[in-house]
Amino acid sequence: MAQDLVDGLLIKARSHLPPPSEPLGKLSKRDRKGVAVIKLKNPPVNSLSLEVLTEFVISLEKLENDKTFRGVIVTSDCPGIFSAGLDLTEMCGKSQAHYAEFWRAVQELWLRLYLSNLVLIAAINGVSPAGGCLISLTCDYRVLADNPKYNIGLNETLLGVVAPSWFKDTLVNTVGHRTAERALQLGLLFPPAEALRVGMVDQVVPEDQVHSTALSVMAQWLAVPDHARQLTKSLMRKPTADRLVKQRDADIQYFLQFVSRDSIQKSLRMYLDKLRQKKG
Ligand SMILES: CC/C=C\CC/C=C/CC(=O)SCCNC(=O)CCNC(=O)[C@H](O)C(C)(C)COP(=O)(O)OP(=O)(O)OC[C@H]1O[C@@H](n2cnc3c(N)ncnc32)[C@H](O)[C@@H]1OP(=O)(O)O
Repeated sequence: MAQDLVDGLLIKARSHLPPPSEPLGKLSKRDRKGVAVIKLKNPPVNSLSLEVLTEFVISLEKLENDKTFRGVIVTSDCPGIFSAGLDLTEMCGKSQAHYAEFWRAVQELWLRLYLSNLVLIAAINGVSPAGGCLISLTCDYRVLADNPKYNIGLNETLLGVVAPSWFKDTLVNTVGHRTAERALQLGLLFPPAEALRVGMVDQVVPEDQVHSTALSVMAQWLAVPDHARQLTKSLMRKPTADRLVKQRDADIQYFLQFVSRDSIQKSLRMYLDKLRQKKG
């Protein structure tokens, strides 16, 4: 991979794309050095299918192992949508083995992102419910485009499902217990100003400035020596991650039991039908 350019890794369903270079922002080449861009691209809504989750993990692993990279900007290639969250079709009418494989992939991505040695900045250029929000919450800093349609939050309860404890922990670690409790129980999706007020995002900027702001923020984070920053990040995050690591299999079993219930399957199907009927 080129060392001194902003590199784009398009994560796309059904293809393993080479990383195209992409001119981003107006920062100098020096500021961009060692920064990769992961653009989610799974139209129409960037749902996190098993394939997307797997490719995301592989891309991150490659970047972690390539010592020329120190930071990653996570963003979307789908206009107006950062990510619609976990692909609901992966959780409906499938086999137990499929649910287990899918949930392990969700866990793996979360662990990779949450404990990444790289600086991760989310450039949130669209709506970001549930799993989409979770991805951004694992980043070190979140920049959200100022568009009233770009809601962000963990809305699982509105689907009739429960955000797992590690989703909850990630939110609590970001916004605090009381805000998280209210947001989780009510399944709140926050518009940009509210998201900023409660600390769900760190900055709200005009839409055309999301990438340049993410690059500026990245430069600030990369000014800190990697070793000290990485150890500090680990100090802050490892206890949370360890809670999942210690009970990964039990967490998968719980997911299997939960998602296989007739009532949950019914809720998910009704929710998907509602989305599909919305069109007309
Ligand atoms: C023990 C633990 C147990 C369970 C934990 C489960 C955890 C789940 C976490 C999740 O992430 S669940 C997913 C939650 N996501 C959502 O609630 C978002 C749903 N989607 C939307 O609200 C909207 O689609 C949108 C605002 C993202 C975009 O709106 P718009 O641009 O108007 O697109 P459409 O709604 O027309 O959707 C186009 C197309 O995409 C399908 N779709 C949307 N979201 C998903 C999804 N998450 N998974 C799969 N498919 C999705 C939608 O049905 C449409 O399909 P068509 O066939 O009609 O084209």
